[in-house]
Amino acid sequence: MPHPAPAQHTDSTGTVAARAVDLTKVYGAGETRVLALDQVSVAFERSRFTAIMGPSGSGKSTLMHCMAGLDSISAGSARLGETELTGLSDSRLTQLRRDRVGFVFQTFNLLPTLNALENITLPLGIAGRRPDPEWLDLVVGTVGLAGRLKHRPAQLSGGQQQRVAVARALAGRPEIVFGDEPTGNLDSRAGAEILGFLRNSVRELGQTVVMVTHDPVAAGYADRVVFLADGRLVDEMTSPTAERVLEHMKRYDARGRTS
Ligand SMILES: Nc1ncnc2c1ncn2[C@@H]1O[C@H](COP(=O)(O)OP(=O)(O)OP(=O)(O)O)[C@@H](O)[C@H]1O
Repeated sequence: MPHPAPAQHTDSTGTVAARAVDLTKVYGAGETRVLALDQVSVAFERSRFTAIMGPSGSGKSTLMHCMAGLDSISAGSARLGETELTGLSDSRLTQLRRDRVGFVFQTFNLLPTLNALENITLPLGIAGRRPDPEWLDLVVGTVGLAGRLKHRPAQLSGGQQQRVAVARALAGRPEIVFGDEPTGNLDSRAGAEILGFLRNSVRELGQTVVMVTHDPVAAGYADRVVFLADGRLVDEMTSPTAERVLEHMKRYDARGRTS
């Protein structure tokens, strides 16, 4: 049974979890100026799994960081639900990330002295929130950690540690989960498991996931892939497969070299 997504903070259409309009990000100035994002407009729909792909330096992480309130915006708009991120103070951004966004990074970032369950619920505790036991059970079941909640990180494999990180990201039932190469440190089997859990969190729990990846196999788990090149959104694909994504990358690469 799909679990309804959180209803608060909806976009005016109700179906968009986050939206960029003409989002521009410039790093540095003068000779060191880099236009990392050049008027990117994109919407990330609720209860969908979107992958962001593109060559190295194309702006994938910058887009994620701007949409997640981890980095400032130079021009244009980035919205999480109905909240415009431009102009929010650092403390409001911190609060927004803590209360409304989940993160999964390449490194697991678990506290070694805490067991799996304590790691999963730590951010909620910091935010002064109590975990919803029913939701927590669903999340722990979804990532297959039920038998390992008392284990410390050192007693878990890399894949299991990343499952803890995924459960931690989902524990507060965030409006959106951002993943930055979440399988980058895992072998292909553990990576496939994590991607399966992320997909299940969307299909079965109604969560919204946006993931930056280089890997066409990882992108094949998504419902939709958006492609960046040179800081611009250049293409997108729905219902991707690893083969189609790879084919697209080769075609784009060939065009890039010949133009
Ligand atoms: N803090 C920063 N200061 C200056 N330039 C930056 C900074 N962060 C990113 N850039 C530049 O912005 C551009 C986009 O970088 P970004 O990391 O978003 O690309 P990416 O597609 O995520 O790359 P990769 O796949 O290699 O991680 C690059 O030219 C990069 O060098």
